Amino acid sequence: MASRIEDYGMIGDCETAALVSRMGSIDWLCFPRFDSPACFASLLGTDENGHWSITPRLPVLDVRRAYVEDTLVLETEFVTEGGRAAIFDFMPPRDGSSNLVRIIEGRQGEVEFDIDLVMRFDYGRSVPWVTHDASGRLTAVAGPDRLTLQSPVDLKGEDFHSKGSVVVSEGQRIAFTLTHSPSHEPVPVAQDPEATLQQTVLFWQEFVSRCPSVNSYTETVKRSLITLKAMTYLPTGGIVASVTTSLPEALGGPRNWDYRYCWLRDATMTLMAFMDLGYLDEAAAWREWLMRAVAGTPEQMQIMYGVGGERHLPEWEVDWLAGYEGSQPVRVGNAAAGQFQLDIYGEVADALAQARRHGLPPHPRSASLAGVLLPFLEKVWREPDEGIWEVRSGRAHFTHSKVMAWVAFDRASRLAEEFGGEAEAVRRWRQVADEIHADVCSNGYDEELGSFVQSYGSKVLDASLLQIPLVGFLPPDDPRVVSTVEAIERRLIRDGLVLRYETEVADDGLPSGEGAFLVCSFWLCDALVLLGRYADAKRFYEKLVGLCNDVGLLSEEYDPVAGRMLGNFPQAFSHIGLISTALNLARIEGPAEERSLPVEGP
Ligand SMILES: OC[C@H]1O[C@H](O[C@H]2O[C@H](CO)[C@@H](O)[C@H](O)[C@H]2O)[C@H](O)[C@@H](O)[C@@H]1O
Repeated sequence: MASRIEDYGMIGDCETAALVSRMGSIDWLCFPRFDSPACFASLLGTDENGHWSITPRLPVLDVRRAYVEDTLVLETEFVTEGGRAAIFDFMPPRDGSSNLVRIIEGRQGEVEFDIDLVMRFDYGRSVPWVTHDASGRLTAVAGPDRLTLQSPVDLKGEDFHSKGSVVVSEGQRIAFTLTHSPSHEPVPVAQDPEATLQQTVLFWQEFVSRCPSVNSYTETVKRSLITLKAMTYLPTGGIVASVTTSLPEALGGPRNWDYRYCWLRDATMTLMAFMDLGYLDEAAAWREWLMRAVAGTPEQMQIMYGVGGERHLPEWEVDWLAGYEGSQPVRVGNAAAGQFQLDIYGEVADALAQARRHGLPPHPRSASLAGVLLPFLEKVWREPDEGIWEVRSGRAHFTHSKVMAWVAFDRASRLAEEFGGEAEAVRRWRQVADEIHADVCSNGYDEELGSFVQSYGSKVLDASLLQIPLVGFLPPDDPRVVSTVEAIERRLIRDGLVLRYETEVADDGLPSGEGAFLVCSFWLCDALVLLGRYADAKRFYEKLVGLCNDVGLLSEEYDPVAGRMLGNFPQAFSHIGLISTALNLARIEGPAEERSLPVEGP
């Protein structure tokens, strides 16, 4: 049975990731890529859908978890009546093969562990053929996939499970390596698990060593940085929004989506966080990914792609999985890939402009990309779209979308000005930006409410409007900004956290009700910083940090009444918020200040 979302820790190798429960069960793993079919899917079903547990036989008196310092190596220590032992779970950076390693370490007395390995390919459905050989190697094959387990413990087949037990004494270490390989290829040569542990620790520690100090927030920022890095697909530079699919935004409901893809919006925000911390290699790799992914005509540019740049991401329902705590359907693929969302042009323009300011040399294709995208956007910005929240109720004139279209032209004009572009480009793009600015100010602001609104003519508030001062559309002391922030504080804060909008009032095509979308609370903190309300922002930020689980991870949403995490986990958006608000509060190259470059006004 799946644990609470906050009871999971993530391990990964920058190509895929697994979730490990507090009780030592790996309940989610897709091999070989983030978006491959899961071979452990009990997170979204039952134990029979695949998992691998190594759990003390006696009642567990205490569990303590932490990542080995500055790494993604998860250490879970169990205390039982007879002793104390820990499990190190990790996925070594790939060196030709894809491995998951688990090392049990006896620390005091003796602890007996029960092992239950249930391999089910194809999202928990395909039962493989399992064979054991004399060397203690177990091999499972179904269709294109093969898993090979190097195990010092003899596992016996029982009802399509591989089971065994082992007693670990103080000072003893027992290692298991699970390797994925295509079933038609030779079985990869086994690696030394202790050596891969050292390599994995070094890989992460070297990565984190470049992180600057962010005052008292440094540890939180480092953990978020590692989490975001784990969501980057190393071979291509693509970045996934999360490593899971279909963890529900409301328990028992249908708001369950597949986030194992690369959204231009989520990825550019991740990129900003990387760049703000000085991680320019990741930014350069993503820019390469972007240029390959969007190559072609501007009409065909998508809002999201597969990690390799794939465009076809058909959404389908996995009807054999019961869903997390019965939340159905479980979806694979994402129909939002076919939506029109105006804001992505602004997100991409902003990220590319920031990349230049951070010292990245111009990309040989940047100018030609801008040369086709901006004229396209000039033609379409007046069209309705599905917006940042990817509504499934049809298109509208979302205020946030228009603001981000303004960002695209504003940044294009500034970039041309700063880096010696053509005077005609500076003038033309500024003119379109001014036109959009005027349109938003006359149609997106409701005098009666004293607030910008979700879409032209509506009375609905939306947390995305907090981006208005953050991207520099209007200065923070503009009365319309101040009153919009105050209106959001009055109407969208529920039980201390910010909703993205009221699902009871705004029709998004789905049944109403969801948790608080966490990145929105970080945006409010950022807006409060800009408004000069530092104490409020700091208090709020500390509350948000307090929502992280014991190993520093946040999901997409939170139910403050039930005190539970909701939505896909861990989610890039939430960790971007943890980083950028910390930077704002710490006043180290604050991205909120930096993104809101001075503007001429409406
Ligand atoms: O609310 C309906 C939509 O929900 C998902 O979108 C959300 O996640 C995206 C990835 O983090 C994010 O970019 C977007 O802003 C969020 O609203 C889902 O992916 C959509 O298919 C769905 O329509």
